Amino acid sequence: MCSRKRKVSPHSSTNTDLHRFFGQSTVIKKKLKQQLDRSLFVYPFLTAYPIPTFDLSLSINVKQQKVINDKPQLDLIYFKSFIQSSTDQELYIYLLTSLPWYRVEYTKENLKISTPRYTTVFGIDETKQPAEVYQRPPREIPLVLQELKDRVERATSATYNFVLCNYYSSGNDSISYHSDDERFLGVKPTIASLSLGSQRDFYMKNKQDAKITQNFLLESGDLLVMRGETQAHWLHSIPKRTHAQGRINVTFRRAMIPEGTNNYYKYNVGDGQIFRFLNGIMTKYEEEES
Ligand SMILES: O=C(O)CCC(=O)C(=O)O
Ligand SMILES: [Fe+2]
Repeated sequence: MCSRKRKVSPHSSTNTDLHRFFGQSTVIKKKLKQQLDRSLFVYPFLTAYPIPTFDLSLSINVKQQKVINDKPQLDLIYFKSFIQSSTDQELYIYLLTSLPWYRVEYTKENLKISTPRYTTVFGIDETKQPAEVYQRPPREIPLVLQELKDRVERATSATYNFVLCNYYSSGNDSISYHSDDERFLGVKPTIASLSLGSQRDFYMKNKQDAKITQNFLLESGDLLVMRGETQAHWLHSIPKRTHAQGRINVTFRRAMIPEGTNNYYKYNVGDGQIFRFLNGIMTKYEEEES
């Protein structure tokens, strides 16, 4: 653990830290300047992400889709290999090595909770308040994730304003049974969830009757869409496993009010340590001595 605590001043110091960490890309700086000037976002590091060497648009596959709605209040669409091989692997590596990751800790009912996976998040709720209204500054969605969001929107006939990412570094990383049914998502939210990297079990169970289940083995490139009554009546989880390699999950959601922005940055960025995946290992970004 890092003995020095970074100062909690996300509107200024986090930005400075990230900027120092990523460096500035002069190549795409000019190209994006106009876009940034118009941006609502305080977080300015859209320019810091590398230009991808792959073309997502060439590898989107919506042919293998299946609606699953044969159980009480379950309403899913499962797109097998939504991103085809080998672009799924390139996207996995790109996200793993380009995004800032966090291992969030928070207190709930006087208990210290350590989130058992790496997380990061981008986006802003529908109301698009000025950055200072929020508890933490919203971050503009990196271009690759914007392109992906656009493709997922077309495939699922829904729109999203948030991209949440989870990185499960091993079988010990997990997400326990929960539903994404927060009030700020509105009624019957559509949540689209893309899997990249190693396969993992995805378990679902009905809230009223836990014997009613729906399980998947999610593989790289698969897109699972949960919609309609699903969040209200079902729980989902990624259980721990003895053996599993790295997996990234990217979820697309639509938050209606500022509470959603505050919630997502609190639980997916927090105030903590920045990690980056460098030379094959998750590396802590240590603050420089001042
Ligand atoms: O990793 C996954 O497939 C699920 C992630 C999830 O349920 C969540 O972030 O709310
Ligand atoms: Fe979830």
